[in-house]
Amino acid sequence: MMLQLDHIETYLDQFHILQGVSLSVQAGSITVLFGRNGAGKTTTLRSIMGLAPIRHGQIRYLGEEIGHLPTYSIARKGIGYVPENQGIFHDFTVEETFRLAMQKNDDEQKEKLAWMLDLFPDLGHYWKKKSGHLSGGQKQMLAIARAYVNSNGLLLIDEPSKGLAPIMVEKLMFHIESMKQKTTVLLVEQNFMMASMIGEQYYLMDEGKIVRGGAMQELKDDADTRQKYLGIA
Ligand SMILES: Nc1ncnc2c1ncn2[C@@H]1O[C@H](COP(=O)(O)OP(=O)(O)OP(=O)(O)O)[C@@H](O)[C@H]1O
Repeated sequence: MMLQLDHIETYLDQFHILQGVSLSVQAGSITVLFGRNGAGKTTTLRSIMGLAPIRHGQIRYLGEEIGHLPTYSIARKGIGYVPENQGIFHDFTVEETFRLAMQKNDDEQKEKLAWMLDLFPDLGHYWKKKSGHLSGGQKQMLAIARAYVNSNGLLLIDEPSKGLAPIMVEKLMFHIESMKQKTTVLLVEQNFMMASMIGEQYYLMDEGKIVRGGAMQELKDDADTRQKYLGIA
C-alpha cells in the first residue's frame, strides 16, 4: 500500500473530530473519500499532511511512519496537497506560480510541468495571466498542476468540483483520471456521479468515522447506503 491510515484520532481544539479512521490507498489508483458536510473528510487530508496533528494512530507512506512528522517533511516526502481553497496567490501569474513552486527545477520537474501543460492547455494559454484572473476551473487546474510538479507519488485533492459549472467538473474529472497514469490520488468529492466514474476504491465517512469502504462498484450498486449517508439515490 502506498498510504495506510490506522485508527487515527484527531482533535481540533477540544473536539474529537476523527475517531479511529483507517483507510488505505493503492499505488496507481484513485480512491475517493465521500461523506456529507462535516463528516471529517478535510480533517482526514489535513491529518495526513500534519496540518491537523493526529493524537493517536499511525500513518504510513511507502511503509514509513509519517504520522508525527511536521508538514514540511511530509511534503518533502512527495505528498502533494490541493486544499479546497486552492491556496493560490492571486497576484502571481501562472508562470510565477510554477517558478515559485518548482524549487528543484530539475529535469524531472520540467518533464512533469510539460505533461501538465499538455493535460491542461489553458495553463499554457494563460501563462502570463495573473492567477486571480483565471476562471474557477482554471484555478483548480493550476492548483492541481502545482501540487503535481512537486509530488512524487501521491496527491490529496479536496473537493475540486466545488463551485464549478457541470461541464467544467466533467473536464476536470477527466483530467484527474488521466493523471492516474503517473500518480496516485486520494480525492475528497461530494459529486458522486463524477467521482464514481473515475475512482476504483471508495471510503464513506460519517461523524468522524469510516462507515463503508471497498470497490466503487459496490457503492454504485448500493442505493440504500448512498441514500443513508449521502442523501442521494
Ligand atoms: N477548527 C475547528 N475547531 C473545531 N471543530 C472544527 C474545526 N474545523 C472543523 N471542525 C469540525 O470538524 C468536523 C469535520 O470537518 P471537516 O472540514 O473535516 O468536514 P468535511 O467532511 O470536509 O466537510 P465539508 O464537506 O463540509 O468540507 C465538522 O463538524 C467541523 O465543524
